[in-house]
Amino acid sequence: MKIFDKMEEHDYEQLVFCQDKNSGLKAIICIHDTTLGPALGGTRMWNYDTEEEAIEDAIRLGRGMTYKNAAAGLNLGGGKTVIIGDPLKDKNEEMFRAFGRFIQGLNGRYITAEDVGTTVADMDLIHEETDFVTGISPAFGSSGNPSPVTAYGCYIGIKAAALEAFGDDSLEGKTITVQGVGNVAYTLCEYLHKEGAKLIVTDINKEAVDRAVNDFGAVAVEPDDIYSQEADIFAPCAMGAIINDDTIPQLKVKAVAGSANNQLKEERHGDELEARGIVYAPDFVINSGGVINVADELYGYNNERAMKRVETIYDSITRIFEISKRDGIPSYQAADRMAEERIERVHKSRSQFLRNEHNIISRR
Ligand SMILES: NC(=O)c1ccc[n+]([C@@H]2O[C@H](COP(=O)([O-])OP(=O)(O)OC[C@H]3O[C@@H](n4cnc5c(N)ncnc54)[C@H](O)[C@@H]3O)[C@@H](O)[C@H]2O)c1
Ligand SMILES: CC(C)C[C@H](N)C(=O)O
Repeated sequence: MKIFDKMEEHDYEQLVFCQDKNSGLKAIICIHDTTLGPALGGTRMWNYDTEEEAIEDAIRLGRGMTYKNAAAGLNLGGGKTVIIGDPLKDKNEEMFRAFGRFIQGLNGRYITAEDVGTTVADMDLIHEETDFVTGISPAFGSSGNPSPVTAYGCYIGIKAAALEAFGDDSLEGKTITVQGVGNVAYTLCEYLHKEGAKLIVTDINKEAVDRAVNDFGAVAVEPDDIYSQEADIFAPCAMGAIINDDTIPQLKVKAVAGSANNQLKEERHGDELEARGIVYAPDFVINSGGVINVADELYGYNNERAMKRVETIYDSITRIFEISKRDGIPSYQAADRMAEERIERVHKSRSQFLRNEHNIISRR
């Protein structure tokens, strides 16, 4: 892999490779863009088959955080970490503390939080070594696990997508397919079930499926069968790149709206959804509840303030559909445009010289 070519392609600022033989830590921190502020993005722990796959994931996810944070109106840039390893077998205290020390070494250019495979307990270990971590235990005055808040944001984003697709944002009686019933999607299913939606779920983890079947009366299907179900809305809540050449022709839904990052395998798959009249709620906007919540910690966490901001996801998604229609572009492009324009505007206003840096975020 030609790493500098990759970095130039989307103008990545920095890739940091972290290795600690003692604990087995192998981590890649990707800092994509810090125009708006320090790069905030979670840490994913995953058993990648190859190092190339891990690097690809880190950079795709890091760039997604730049767009997510910008679109959410946060004064934060974008970055992400991947740790190579099996989250069920390879974790230890020393690993997360070693990782925390690497983060500390970046002196605030990167702030972490949870992602797939990491937990509040892992963040607490990182916090032993650095303050540049969010989503730590509420006992520290922090916001804790971001997943339930991501789920809430996703729920109201699905309602905004339903308004666009069906002319009514009620989910009562709608059939919704949910791919992956993990941390985010379990709580999402709870909201959907309460509103009277019918759920069809899948997961590679049987226990997760059983829980959704028992708790919400969901119908379970095999992982490969989730795309072809007769349903109204598809909510991808597992891994990325699931909207692709194989899956699009199988879809019978009117909308795709879920929490997974990087849902479109390639941008052209967003064009394909548009061409088929399938409403697509851009992933980095609908799933921004978690980062909005953890980012609030940087000002001294206030749940009410954070939730108010999470609720703006409904209007953001609605606005994206408006821009999409106004400018004749697919929704994924409208979302990109919204984020890029904000970064550009802030960049221009910061070109004035200012002696003391008023905008540096104060830490707890
Ligand atoms: N946790 C958050 O706050 C947050 C915020 C924003 C975005 N996201 C994104 O949302 C998605 C879910 O995050 P999470 O925190 O719930 O993760 P999680 O690991 O708790 O849940 C993911 C679930 O997907 C299942 N899964 C994996 N591959 C699958 C497949 N091929 N088919 C079916 N199921 C599969 C896993 O078994 C797991 O139960 C991820 O893409 C994540 O990046 C999460
Ligand atoms: C900062 C975190 C809450 C990041 C989250 N995993 C996301 O992808 O948005």
